[in-house]
Amino acid sequence: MRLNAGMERDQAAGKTVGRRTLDRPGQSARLTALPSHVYGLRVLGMGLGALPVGLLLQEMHAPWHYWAWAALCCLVWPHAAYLRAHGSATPFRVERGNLVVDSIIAGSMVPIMHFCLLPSVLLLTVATADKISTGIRGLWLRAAPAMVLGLLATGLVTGFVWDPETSMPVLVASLPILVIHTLAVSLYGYRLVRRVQRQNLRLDELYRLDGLTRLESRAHWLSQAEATLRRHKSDALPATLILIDVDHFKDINDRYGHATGDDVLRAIADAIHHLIPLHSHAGRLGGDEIAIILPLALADAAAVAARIDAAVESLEFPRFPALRCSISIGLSELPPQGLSLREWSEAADHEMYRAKRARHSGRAPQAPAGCSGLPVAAS
Ligand SMILES: Nc1nc2c(ncn2[C@@H]2O[C@H](COP(=O)(O)OP(=O)(O)OP(=O)(O)O)[C@@H](O)[C@H]2O)c(=O)[nH]1
Repeated sequence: MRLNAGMERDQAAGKTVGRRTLDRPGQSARLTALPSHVYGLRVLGMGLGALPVGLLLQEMHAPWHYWAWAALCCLVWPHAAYLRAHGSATPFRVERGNLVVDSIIAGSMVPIMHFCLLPSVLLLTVATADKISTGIRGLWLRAAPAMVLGLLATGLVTGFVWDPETSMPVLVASLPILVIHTLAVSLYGYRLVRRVQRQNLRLDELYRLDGLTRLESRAHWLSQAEATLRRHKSDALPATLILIDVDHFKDINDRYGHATGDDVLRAIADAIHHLIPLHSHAGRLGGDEIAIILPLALADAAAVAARIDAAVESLEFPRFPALRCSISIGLSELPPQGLSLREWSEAADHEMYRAKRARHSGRAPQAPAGCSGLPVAAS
């Protein structure tokens, strides 16, 4: 019974495959893209940070080596950091190191500015926000000691001069980094969130739909079938399971090629899409086997199945005018007392194989075979 075989194993395997397909491309993209993403923000943040720092150094009549350190950090380092990471065989790891250096630099600026309150707080905040915006887990926490280290080391060299008062010109010069950098980081975060949302939609589609036929995927169909069984317990509304298997599908593949076999599956799925009522669930269980749950009693479901049967028999394939296909169909109506999914599918499966045997022996059934009530043992 193919429907039940390895249901749990499939779910477990799905998780494993999911983890693999999610992590590898995501990781490699992150590895190579991080330096480019950070470069723009670093040039912007440090470039704008140079405004209040430069103004303050001028107000302080700072010695040349203060200026040299500030120029090196604000104007040279962003480009050096990018080249360092970009030219590396491990750009992600090197860029992570660069981000920690950013924190050391931000910390070192504080004693150089004599602890001038507004630009000091601003630089430390911006440096921390940059770490958070990369999305690298725990980076901002790991960078915090580096920031303190930069502050202490420069403080020891410069003598921890304490002058926290902020002049109006320095306050005004601090505004661009406050406004522009904050907006740039937010925009970066926004784009990231939008991309994740798009990827989530794609992942959801990959989970829900079968790539070839656009019917429901096996995993999604199984969860819908379980939900139908749970609902049936409370509302007792009719539900009938249809199992479909393409006849001699292997021969079609062998004679007309695998691509034509795919065309046949797609054409059958299209016919099913057009003929099933709203709130039905049609899924491809694998290979040439399709399962449909109809919100109908057996007689109405049999009428739908007969229409699907007729539509499939009338399918034409322009490249191969002689190609005709047929399907074997088994139906099982859910009895009022309910069934497990295994029992329900075994009942439909039994009917489907009965129909297939009839077709193979040349005794095509008059109508799609179906049963109502308790399951029968698969023969
Ligand atoms: N073209 C194509 N073939 C597939 C796909 N998945 C499975 N198959 C083939 O489908 C065939 C299924 O054959 P079976 O259902 O075992 O046998 P059959 O020839 O249909 O015979 P009956 O079911 O007894 O009528 C196999 O040859 C598989 O290789 C697919 O996605 N595309």
